[in-house]
Amino acid sequence: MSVALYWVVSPTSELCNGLGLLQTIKFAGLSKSRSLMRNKRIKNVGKRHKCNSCNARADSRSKLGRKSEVVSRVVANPTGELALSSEQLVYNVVLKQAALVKEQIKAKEDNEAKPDIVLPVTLGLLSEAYDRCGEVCAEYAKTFYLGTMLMTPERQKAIWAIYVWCRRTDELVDGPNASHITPKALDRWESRLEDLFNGLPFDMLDAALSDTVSKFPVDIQPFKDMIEGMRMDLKKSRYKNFDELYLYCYYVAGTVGLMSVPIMGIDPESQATTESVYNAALALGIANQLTNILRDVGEDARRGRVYLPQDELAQAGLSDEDIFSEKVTDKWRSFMKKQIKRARYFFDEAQQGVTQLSSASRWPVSASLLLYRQILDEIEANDYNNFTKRAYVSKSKKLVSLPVAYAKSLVSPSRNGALSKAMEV
Ligand SMILES: CC(C)=CCC/C(C)=C/CC/C(C)=C/CC/C(C)=C/[C@@H]1[C@@H](COP(=O)(O)OP(=O)(O)O)[C@]1(C)CC/C=C(\C)CC/C=C(\C)CCC=C(C)C
Ligand SMILES: [Mn+2]
Repeated sequence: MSVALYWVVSPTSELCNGLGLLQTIKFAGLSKSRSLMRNKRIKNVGKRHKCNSCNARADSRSKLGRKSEVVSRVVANPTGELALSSEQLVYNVVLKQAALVKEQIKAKEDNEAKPDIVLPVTLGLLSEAYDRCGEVCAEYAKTFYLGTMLMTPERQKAIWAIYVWCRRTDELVDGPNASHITPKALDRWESRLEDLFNGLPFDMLDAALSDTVSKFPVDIQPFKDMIEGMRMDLKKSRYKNFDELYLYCYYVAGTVGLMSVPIMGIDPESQATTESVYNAALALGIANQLTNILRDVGEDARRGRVYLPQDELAQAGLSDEDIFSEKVTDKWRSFMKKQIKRARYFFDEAQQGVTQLSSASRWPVSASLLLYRQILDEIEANDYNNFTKRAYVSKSKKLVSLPVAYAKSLVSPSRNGALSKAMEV
């Protein structure tokens, strides 16, 4: 009982080390202040992308603005009921987050913003909480932490707080105590999330996020959806098709993109719509997660998990047994080539959005995109043996990528008018 309870309270012991009794202190009264985000028009966009390897489900999110297309994405499930496709479900969250940004700016323009009510007693603890988030980030994601150094202190702290919450959430199902995690524990984690969005954080790290969501226009839905992804991981180990996999990738990684953009900010010179930038952010999460899945095929299979779409495996003449046998055959190579092509397609979608971000946020995003994308090259270099060889990007390649990413991050949206236009058409 104590172990289970501990994990409900404190999902990652490493993350909470040193917090001691402070974990049970509640930080009440953190106010909801109105945001700093600039206004971005939300326009329907209707670009149709052609990606041969992706079939219908890997379409660009940015195409989905028109009502007729929305309707076409309502599909019948086996019981004959009409259901939304994963893409449409996810797209609704994108619209909601983009609208929230617009609403916050309007409130600011109309002077409806509520003043900050921060109790003096919480200030010191809050700054300690953010410092701890920074430490965790530095420990778990060194390159990314380095990238946050260019951001303004407000943005830097906020992104650390989000990183820590995501890491703790992932550790619930992926960490050393994962076997103790039940759906009930995830429900408890979700009610803590609701509390912290209402200004009632449970522990110090929650307090940092509570403060962050009171300052930036971050919607709760992507956070709830990440927890939903963890629920999915508890009960599901196979994905019928790419539609099912897409939803999982959105839950566990696309959500990160949606959480991060309101913090990172969009460049004031950007001509792209808010929605298209969020679509690019979503695409980066999907691309990262697809890459993660392709890298970890063998490791996941040894845990009884196959994240690859079952229908596509069958079409390639492959089954779970071929994966468990860990043999790299021509069938496997050709199947993998298609999966890699799809992941690259999502990276390309994301790439377009990076230049639209505020200048100081471009470098960490560009670096993470370049580094994660190279894992796909490494899978190819390993002759598609992702059963027994782990594809990784060497330190020297990482070192080369950082200045490359930096150079790319210097390109501002104004010098990239054609790209902004391409994102809108
Ligand atoms: C600059 C940057 C990368 C910012 C994101 C910061 C942030 C809040 C990260 C949280 C990441 C996290 C801990 C997620 C929990 C779920 C998880 C672990 C997802 C996997 C990440 C890779 O981790 P790892 O290789 O350690 O995986 P293992 O657990 O070891 O298997 C994911 C594959 C996905 C994470 C998703 C992103 C980093 C998406 C980032 C997207 C943006 C920042 C949007 C950028 C905006 C535009 C317009 C392109
Ligand atoms: Mn993980």
